[in-house]
Amino acid sequence: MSGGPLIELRDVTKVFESSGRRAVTALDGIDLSVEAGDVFAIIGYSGAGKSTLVRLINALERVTSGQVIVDGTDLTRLSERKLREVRRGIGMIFQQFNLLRSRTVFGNVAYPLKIAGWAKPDIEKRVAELLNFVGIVDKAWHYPDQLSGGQKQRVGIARALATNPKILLADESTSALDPETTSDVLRLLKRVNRELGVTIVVITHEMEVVREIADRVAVLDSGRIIEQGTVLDVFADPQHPTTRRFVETVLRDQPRGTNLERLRARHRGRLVTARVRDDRNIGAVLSSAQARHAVSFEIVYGGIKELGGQSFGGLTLELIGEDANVDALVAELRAVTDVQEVAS
Ligand SMILES: Nc1ncnc2c1ncn2[C@@H]1O[C@H](COP(=O)(O)OP(=O)(O)OP(=O)(O)O)[C@@H](O)[C@H]1O
Repeated sequence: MSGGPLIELRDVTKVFESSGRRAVTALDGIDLSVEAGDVFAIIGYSGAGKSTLVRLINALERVTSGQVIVDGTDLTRLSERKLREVRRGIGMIFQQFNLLRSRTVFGNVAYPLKIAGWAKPDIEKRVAELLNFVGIVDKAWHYPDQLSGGQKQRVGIARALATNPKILLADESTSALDPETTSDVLRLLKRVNRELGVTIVVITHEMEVVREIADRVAVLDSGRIIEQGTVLDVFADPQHPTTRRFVETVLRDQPRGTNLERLRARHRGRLVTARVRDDRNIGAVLSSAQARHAVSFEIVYGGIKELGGQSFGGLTLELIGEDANVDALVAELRAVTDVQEVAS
């Protein structure tokens, strides 16, 4: 095994061709590295290519060009038989849980161990351990239909971990759950990562999921990665408009629609939104605004969230003063952070 990333995609393209129809380029020149121990999120809108990307990582689909390297092995060169082995090293959980309805919780978690040929006493011990880890020991003899969504996903996680995979792929694994249950399941996944050392790839269309669980994130748009980096950096400085829209769904720091109309009606001064971040001291600039520029300000809108021990968000300010003075203050703010005019 090399010391490189655990999952690596190099210039991967996937084109779906079907006779009589136009070819669809689902993925186009994807470069991606997931380090061992990471929680890596891939976020994108419907149709961006997320499911296709997952299916390439667990070798359910083959690339059109490029390479997919998992744990040092180039999947694009392997026979179908060898691919089955690789798949065994990758656990997967799904939006609709995909449990076997005719089997109990115990039976569902035991299933992959039976397939792998484990002996009965070993299976019993392992299943008990897993149910304990995910916190549903008391439901061992229940059937999936008797469980809540969150409990079903716990069973899904236990089953996915049964054979000790290094990698867990979570495809929209919380999209069918309410926000509170989503947080519970994400906390469990975080424990899977931290306590069991499992590398997790999370596929989602929700930035809140990225914020709660991921270390790194790649933003997928029309089959391309438009932005990637640490979650902290992407939240602090989203570059691409699509990324900004995702970040905004969490921060809710920009006045829009009726909020904006109300602000406009009430505040006649110049409105700007300044990015807030611990290491960007807009407070110092603002506190001397009156003395140095003869500009007063009022905070009229804002949203700030905590992420990885840092604060992120935006504050919308009404700046009141002579135009030239306001310009000078805005220039000074721009020297320490990103400042956007609020569109009228
Ligand atoms: N087997 C297939 N044959 C033809 N086209 C496909 C196939 N699978 C996916 N596509 C197309 O590839 C593109 C990406 O689809 P994909 O399912 O990967 O997106 P997604 O981001 O997972 O979306 P969603 O969240 O809606 O599932 C879409 O245009 C889709 O229609």
